[in-house]
Amino acid sequence: MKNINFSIGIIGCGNMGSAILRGLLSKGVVHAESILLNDIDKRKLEDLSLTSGCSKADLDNLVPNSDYIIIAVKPQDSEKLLKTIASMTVNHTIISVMAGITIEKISKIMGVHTPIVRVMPNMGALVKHSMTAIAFNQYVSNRDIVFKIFSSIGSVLEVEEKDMDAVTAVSGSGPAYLFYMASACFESAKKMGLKESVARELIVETLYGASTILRHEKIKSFNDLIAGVASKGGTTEAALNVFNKKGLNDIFIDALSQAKKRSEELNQKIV
Ligand SMILES: NC(=O)C1=CN([C@@H]2O[C@H](COP(=O)(O)OP(=O)(O)OC[C@H]3O[C@@H](n4cnc5c(N)ncnc54)[C@H](OP(=O)(O)O)[C@@H]3O)[C@@H](O)[C@H]2O)C=CC1
Ligand SMILES: O=C(O)[C@@H]1CCC=N1
Repeated sequence: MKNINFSIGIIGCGNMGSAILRGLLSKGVVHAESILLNDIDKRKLEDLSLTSGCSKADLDNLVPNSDYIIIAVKPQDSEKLLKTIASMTVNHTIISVMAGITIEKISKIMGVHTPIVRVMPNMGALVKHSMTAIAFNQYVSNRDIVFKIFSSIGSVLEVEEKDMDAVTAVSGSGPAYLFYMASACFESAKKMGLKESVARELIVETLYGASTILRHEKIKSFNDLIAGVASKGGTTEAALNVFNKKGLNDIFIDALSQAKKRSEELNQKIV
């Protein structure tokens, strides 16, 4: 990807902030010299700065020297931080990856005309396969740059901001649901006497194959894909009958709606 001349500050260099940083660098969206990093965990910051070649910066250095400021702290840590940087920003674009926190809440603190982008990536970012949903307010002038930034960690999709809590429940948290399923399959595989190494390889490669099919077969319904595996009177059907009898579908509906509700609650906790 062609390098474009702009600077980025990342505040919060944990799981997500560091995954975004790696994407930006590996795709050459910006050079390391154009990225400033900030985190209250000084050790984490030092390590990331050393391994990435990006400089650490205090907020009063990072903010004025960054065209785009990515906020990747936990939502619960955001209010004080936003208040601190509000007085230092002039025309900076604020990009929040925080679950729940609305553009309205951010602009209440930062100022109503602040360009704000609310983004929901996911942990696929670690392997450049994030699914990142993006919503803009009307003051963001260079949307292409925001798409470029997040294309460096995977796929991007513009959504309406009103859908962000549901998006968060589906794709933001989504990788964890699949890891949970992997873990449940792992436990049952061990119970059936399989060696851990064998069980893990079976599960990992099965998930990889299944998700590859999902990407290739975009027109097929999920039910048709299931039908392609479940032979009449066979083993898959026996397992699916248990899922249906125990209401696994309803469990998912309940779980994801709790995730969405939590996203809404996180927004209530600030200002
Ligand atoms: N993890 C994921 O899969 C996803 C996360 N997100 C969002 O990304 C954000 C970050 O999540 P994640 O990376 O998992 O969290 P992490 O806890 O891994 O990273 C957040 C980092 O920010 C630091 N921090 C806290 N307060 C401040 C502050 N005031 N100034 C600078 N740094 C600060 C934390 O330090 P300390 O640990 O010492 O508090 C920590 O190092 C969250 O808002 C989350 O909703 C969105 C999509 C997916
Ligand atoms: O669990 C969380 O709150 C964050 C947002 C989506 C994924 N991780």
